[in-house]
Amino acid sequence: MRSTVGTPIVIAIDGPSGSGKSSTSRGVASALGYDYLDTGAMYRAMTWALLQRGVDVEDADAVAAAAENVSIEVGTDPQAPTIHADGTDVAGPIRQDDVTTAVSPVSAVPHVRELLVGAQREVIAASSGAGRGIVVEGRDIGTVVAPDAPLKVYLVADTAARAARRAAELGRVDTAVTEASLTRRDTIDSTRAASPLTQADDAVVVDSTHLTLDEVIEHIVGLARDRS
Ligand SMILES: Nc1ncnc2c1ncn2[C@@H]1O[C@H](COP(=O)(O)OP(=O)(O)OP(=O)(O)O)[C@@H](O)[C@H]1O
Ligand SMILES: Nc1ccn([C@H]2C[C@H](O)[C@@H](COP(=O)(O)O)O2)c(=O)n1
Repeated sequence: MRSTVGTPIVIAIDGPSGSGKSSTSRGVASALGYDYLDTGAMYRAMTWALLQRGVDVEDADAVAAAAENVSIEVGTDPQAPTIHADGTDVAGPIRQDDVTTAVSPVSAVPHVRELLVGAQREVIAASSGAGRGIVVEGRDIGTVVAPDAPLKVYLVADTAARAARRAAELGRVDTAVTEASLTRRDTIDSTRAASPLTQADDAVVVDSTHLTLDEVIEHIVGLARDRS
Protein backbone atom coordinates (compact mmCIF):
# COMPACT_ATOMS: atom_id res chain seq x y z
CA MET A 1 0.00 0.00 0.00
CA ARG A 2 1.43 3.39 -0.98
CA SER A 3 0.54 6.34 1.23
CA THR A 4 1.74 9.88 0.64
CA VAL A 5 2.40 12.13 3.64
CA GLY A 6 2.88 15.91 3.27
CA THR A 7 2.97 17.88 0.03
CA PRO A 8 4.17 15.68 -2.85
CA ILE A 9 7.49 16.91 -4.23
CA VAL A 10 10.02 16.06 -6.94
CA ILE A 11 13.11 14.33 -5.55
CA ALA A 12 16.20 14.30 -7.78
CA ILE A 13 18.77 11.56 -7.17
CA ASP A 14 22.00 11.73 -9.16
CA GLY A 15 25.35 10.05 -8.84
CA PRO A 16 27.95 7.87 -10.52
CA SER A 17 27.35 4.40 -11.92
CA GLY A 18 26.42 1.74 -9.40
CA SER A 19 26.16 4.10 -6.42
CA GLY A 20 22.74 2.66 -5.59
CA LYS A 21 20.48 5.20 -7.33
CA SER A 22 17.91 2.73 -8.66
CA SER A 23 17.48 0.60 -5.53
CA THR A 24 17.47 3.65 -3.30
CA SER A 25 15.07 5.63 -5.49
CA ARG A 26 12.61 2.76 -5.72
CA GLY A 27 12.73 2.31 -1.96
CA VAL A 28 12.22 6.01 -1.28
CA ALA A 29 9.35 6.22 -3.80
CA SER A 30 7.67 3.15 -2.31
CA ALA A 31 8.00 4.48 1.23
CA LEU A 32 6.52 7.86 0.29
CA GLY A 33 3.86 6.62 -2.14
CA TYR A 34 5.60 8.43 -5.00
CA ASP A 35 6.12 7.63 -8.65
CA TYR A 36 9.61 6.62 -9.80
CA LEU A 37 11.46 7.48 -13.00
CA ASP A 38 14.67 5.71 -14.05
CA THR A 39 16.16 8.03 -16.68
CA GLY A 40 19.17 5.75 -17.16
CA ALA A 41 16.74 3.07 -18.39
CA MET A 42 15.55 5.55 -21.04
CA TYR A 43 19.12 6.14 -22.31
CA ARG A 44 19.66 2.38 -22.26
CA ALA A 45 16.40 1.75 -24.18
CA MET A 46 17.43 4.33 -26.78
CA THR A 47 20.82 2.59 -27.07
CA TRP A 48 19.15 -0.83 -27.46
CA ALA A 49 16.94 0.51 -30.27
CA LEU A 50 19.92 2.05 -32.08
CA LEU A 51 21.93 -1.18 -31.81
CA GLN A 52 18.89 -3.07 -33.21
CA ARG A 53 18.96 -0.70 -36.19
CA GLY A 54 22.68 -1.34 -36.75
CA VAL A 55 23.62 2.29 -36.01
CA ASP A 56 27.33 2.94 -35.28
CA VAL A 57 27.07 4.38 -31.74
CA GLU A 58 30.39 6.20 -32.14
CA ASP A 59 28.94 8.20 -35.08
CA ALA A 60 27.17 11.11 -33.34
CA ASP A 61 25.41 12.32 -36.52
CA ALA A 62 24.03 8.86 -37.26
CA VAL A 63 22.92 8.45 -33.64
CA ALA A 64 21.17 11.84 -33.64
CA ALA A 65 19.33 11.11 -36.91
CA ALA A 66 18.20 7.62 -35.93
CA ALA A 67 17.15 8.67 -32.42
CA GLU A 68 14.35 10.79 -33.93
CA ASN A 69 12.42 7.66 -34.87
CA VAL A 70 12.74 5.70 -31.63
CA SER A 71 9.77 5.62 -29.29
CA ILE A 72 10.41 5.09 -25.57
CA GLU A 73 7.67 4.37 -23.00
CA VAL A 74 8.31 4.23 -19.24
CA GLY A 75 6.10 3.01 -16.41
CA THR A 76 6.58 4.79 -13.07
CA ASP A 77 5.30 2.33 -10.46
CA PRO A 78 8.31 1.85 -8.13
CA GLN A 79 7.17 -1.70 -7.35
CA ALA A 80 7.06 -2.66 -11.03
CA PRO A 81 8.80 -0.11 -13.29
CA THR A 82 8.56 -0.85 -17.01
CA ILE A 83 10.48 0.25 -20.08
CA HIS A 84 9.57 -0.28 -23.74
CA ALA A 85 11.39 0.76 -26.91
CA ASP A 86 9.47 0.73 -30.19
CA GLY A 87 6.76 -1.30 -28.42
CA THR A 88 9.15 -4.02 -27.19
CA ASP A 89 9.65 -4.75 -23.48
CA VAL A 90 13.40 -4.14 -23.10
CA ALA A 91 13.76 -4.39 -19.31
CA GLY A 92 16.06 -7.41 -19.66
CA PRO A 93 18.06 -6.55 -22.81
CA ILE A 94 19.02 -3.07 -21.61
CA ARG A 95 21.05 -4.59 -18.76
CA GLN A 96 23.18 -6.72 -21.11
CA ASP A 97 26.86 -5.87 -21.69
CA ASP A 98 26.37 -4.67 -25.29
CA VAL A 99 24.00 -1.91 -24.15
CA THR A 100 26.07 -1.08 -21.05
CA THR A 101 29.15 -0.60 -23.24
CA ALA A 102 27.36 1.56 -25.83
CA VAL A 103 25.14 3.69 -23.59
CA SER A 104 27.66 6.34 -22.55
CA PRO A 105 28.61 7.43 -26.11
CA VAL A 106 24.92 7.48 -27.08
CA SER A 107 23.97 9.60 -24.07
CA ALA A 108 26.75 12.08 -24.90
CA VAL A 109 24.94 13.07 -28.14
CA PRO A 110 23.18 16.42 -27.51
CA HIS A 111 20.13 15.60 -29.66
CA VAL A 112 19.55 12.35 -27.79
CA ARG A 113 19.59 14.34 -24.56
CA GLU A 114 17.16 16.92 -25.96
CA LEU A 115 14.69 14.19 -26.90
CA LEU A 116 14.94 12.29 -23.63
CA VAL A 117 15.05 15.31 -21.31
CA GLY A 118 11.84 16.50 -22.99
CA ALA A 119 10.21 13.11 -22.41
CA GLN A 120 11.42 13.05 -18.79
CA ARG A 121 9.95 16.46 -18.08
CA GLU A 122 6.62 15.28 -19.50
CA VAL A 123 6.61 12.32 -17.11
CA ILE A 124 7.43 14.59 -14.16
CA ALA A 125 4.73 17.06 -15.18
CA ALA A 126 2.16 14.25 -15.44
CA SER A 127 2.94 13.03 -11.92
CA SER A 128 2.97 16.53 -10.45
CA GLY A 129 -0.19 17.47 -12.38
CA ALA A 130 -1.95 14.45 -10.91
CA GLY A 131 -0.89 15.50 -7.40
CA ARG A 132 1.72 12.75 -7.03
CA GLY A 133 5.33 13.12 -5.95
CA ILE A 134 8.08 11.50 -8.02
CA VAL A 135 11.61 10.29 -7.42
CA VAL A 136 13.72 10.79 -10.54
CA GLU A 137 17.18 9.29 -10.81
CA GLY A 138 20.01 9.79 -13.26
CA ARG A 139 23.04 11.97 -13.87
CA ASP A 140 21.61 15.44 -14.65
CA ILE A 141 18.30 15.49 -12.80
CA GLY A 142 19.19 18.12 -10.21
CA THR A 143 21.21 20.21 -12.68
CA VAL A 144 19.18 20.04 -15.93
CA VAL A 145 15.99 17.96 -15.92
CA ALA A 146 14.44 19.28 -12.68
CA PRO A 147 16.64 22.13 -11.41
CA ASP A 148 13.79 23.36 -9.17
CA ALA A 149 13.38 20.03 -7.35
CA PRO A 150 12.93 20.79 -3.62
CA LEU A 151 15.20 17.87 -2.69
CA LYS A 152 18.34 16.91 -4.59
CA VAL A 153 20.51 14.03 -3.47
CA TYR A 154 23.96 13.25 -4.86
CA LEU A 155 24.47 9.58 -4.02
CA VAL A 156 28.05 8.29 -3.90
CA ALA A 157 29.95 5.22 -2.73
CA ASP A 158 33.61 4.17 -2.96
CA THR A 159 34.50 2.66 -6.32
CA ALA A 160 35.50 -0.62 -4.67
CA ALA A 161 32.16 -0.87 -2.85
CA ARG A 162 30.23 -0.10 -6.04
CA ALA A 163 32.17 -2.71 -7.99
CA ALA A 164 31.75 -5.35 -5.28
CA ARG A 165 27.98 -4.76 -5.09
CA ARG A 166 27.51 -4.83 -8.87
CA ALA A 167 29.72 -7.94 -9.26
CA ALA A 168 27.71 -9.71 -6.54
CA GLU A 169 24.48 -8.77 -8.31
CA LEU A 170 25.83 -10.23 -11.58
CA GLY A 171 27.25 -13.34 -9.87
CA ARG A 172 30.84 -12.44 -10.79
CA VAL A 173 33.70 -13.38 -8.48
CA ASP A 174 36.37 -11.15 -10.04
CA THR A 175 35.42 -7.50 -9.43
CA ALA A 176 38.24 -6.03 -11.58
CA VAL A 177 36.30 -6.16 -14.87
CA THR A 178 33.22 -4.68 -13.22
CA GLU A 179 35.27 -1.91 -11.62
CA ALA A 180 36.88 -1.08 -14.98
CA SER A 181 33.44 -0.87 -16.63
CA LEU A 182 32.07 1.44 -13.90
CA THR A 183 35.13 3.67 -14.07
CA ARG A 184 34.98 3.89 -17.87
CA ARG A 185 31.32 4.97 -17.77
CA ASP A 186 31.97 7.49 -14.98
CA THR A 187 34.79 9.04 -17.01
CA ILE A 188 32.67 9.41 -20.17
CA ASP A 189 29.58 10.56 -18.25
CA SER A 190 31.44 13.21 -16.24
CA THR A 191 33.64 14.58 -19.04
CA ARG A 192 31.13 14.83 -21.91
CA ALA A 193 30.25 18.34 -23.14
CA ALA A 194 26.46 17.91 -22.91
CA SER A 195 25.04 17.85 -19.36
CA PRO A 196 27.92 16.00 -17.71
CA LEU A 197 27.46 14.19 -14.41
CA THR A 198 27.99 16.89 -11.79
CA GLN A 199 26.74 17.55 -8.31
CA ALA A 200 24.14 20.36 -8.13
CA ASP A 201 25.24 23.19 -5.81
CA ASP A 202 22.22 22.62 -3.58
CA ALA A 203 22.39 18.81 -3.51
CA VAL A 204 22.76 16.84 -0.29
CA VAL A 205 25.64 14.37 -0.61
CA VAL A 206 24.83 10.91 0.73
CA ASP A 207 27.70 8.41 0.91
CA SER A 208 26.33 4.86 1.01
CA THR A 209 29.71 3.11 1.31
CA HIS A 210 29.16 2.13 4.95
CA LEU A 211 25.34 2.23 5.02
CA THR A 212 22.86 -0.53 4.28
CA LEU A 213 20.27 0.08 1.58
CA ASP A 214 17.56 0.45 4.24
CA GLU A 215 19.65 3.04 6.11
CA VAL A 216 20.13 5.10 2.94
CA ILE A 217 16.41 4.95 2.12
CA GLU A 218 15.43 5.92 5.67
CA HIS A 219 17.83 8.88 5.60
CA ILE A 220 16.47 10.24 2.30
CA VAL A 221 12.84 9.68 3.36
CA GLY A 222 13.65 11.81 6.42
CA LEU A 223 15.09 14.57 4.21
CA ALA A 224 11.97 14.43 2.03
CA ARG A 225 9.59 14.66 4.97
CA ASP A 226 11.44 17.79 6.14
CA ARG A 227 10.86 19.45 2.75
CA SER A 228 7.29 18.34 1.92
N1 LIG B 1 23.51 0.90 0.53
C1 LIG B 1 23.72 -0.24 -0.11
N2 LIG B 1 24.32 -1.27 0.49
C2 LIG B 1 24.57 -2.42 -0.16
N3 LIG B 1 24.24 -2.65 -1.46
C3 LIG B 1 23.63 -1.67 -2.11
C4 LIG B 1 23.34 -0.42 -1.49
N4 LIG B 1 22.73 0.38 -2.41
C5 LIG B 1 22.66 -0.35 -3.55
N5 LIG B 1 23.17 -1.57 -3.37
C6 LIG B 1 23.34 -2.62 -4.38
O1 LIG B 1 24.30 -2.11 -5.31
C7 LIG B 1 23.99 -2.55 -6.63
C8 LIG B 1 23.90 -1.32 -7.53
O2 LIG B 1 22.76 -0.58 -7.13
P1 LIG B 1 21.85 0.17 -8.19
O3 LIG B 1 21.60 -0.66 -9.40
O4 LIG B 1 20.68 0.67 -7.44
O5 LIG B 1 22.83 1.37 -8.58
P2 LIG B 1 22.69 2.47 -9.69
O6 LIG B 1 23.38 3.67 -9.18
O7 LIG B 1 21.26 2.64 -10.08
O8 LIG B 1 23.48 1.80 -10.88
P3 LIG B 1 23.55 2.26 -12.42
O9 LIG B 1 24.12 3.63 -12.41
O10 LIG B 1 24.51 1.29 -13.06
O11 LIG B 1 22.16 2.17 -12.97
C9 LIG B 1 22.69 -3.35 -6.52
O12 LIG B 1 23.03 -4.72 -6.45
C10 LIG B 1 22.09 -2.88 -5.20
O13 LIG B 1 21.28 -3.86 -4.60
N1 LIG C 1 20.01 11.29 -16.59
C1 LIG C 1 20.88 10.41 -17.16
C2 LIG C 1 20.80 9.05 -16.89
C3 LIG C 1 21.68 8.21 -17.50
N2 LIG C 1 22.60 8.69 -18.34
C4 LIG C 1 23.50 7.80 -19.07
C5 LIG C 1 24.84 7.61 -18.41
C6 LIG C 1 24.86 6.19 -17.97
O1 LIG C 1 26.13 5.59 -18.22
C7 LIG C 1 23.79 5.52 -18.79
C8 LIG C 1 23.02 4.42 -18.11
O2 LIG C 1 22.52 4.90 -16.86
P1 LIG C 1 22.33 3.88 -15.63
O3 LIG C 1 21.30 2.89 -16.02
O4 LIG C 1 23.66 3.23 -15.41
O5 LIG C 1 21.90 4.76 -14.51
O6 LIG C 1 22.90 6.54 -19.20
C9 LIG C 1 22.67 10.03 -18.58
O7 LIG C 1 23.54 10.47 -19.36
N3 LIG C 1 21.81 10.87 -18.00
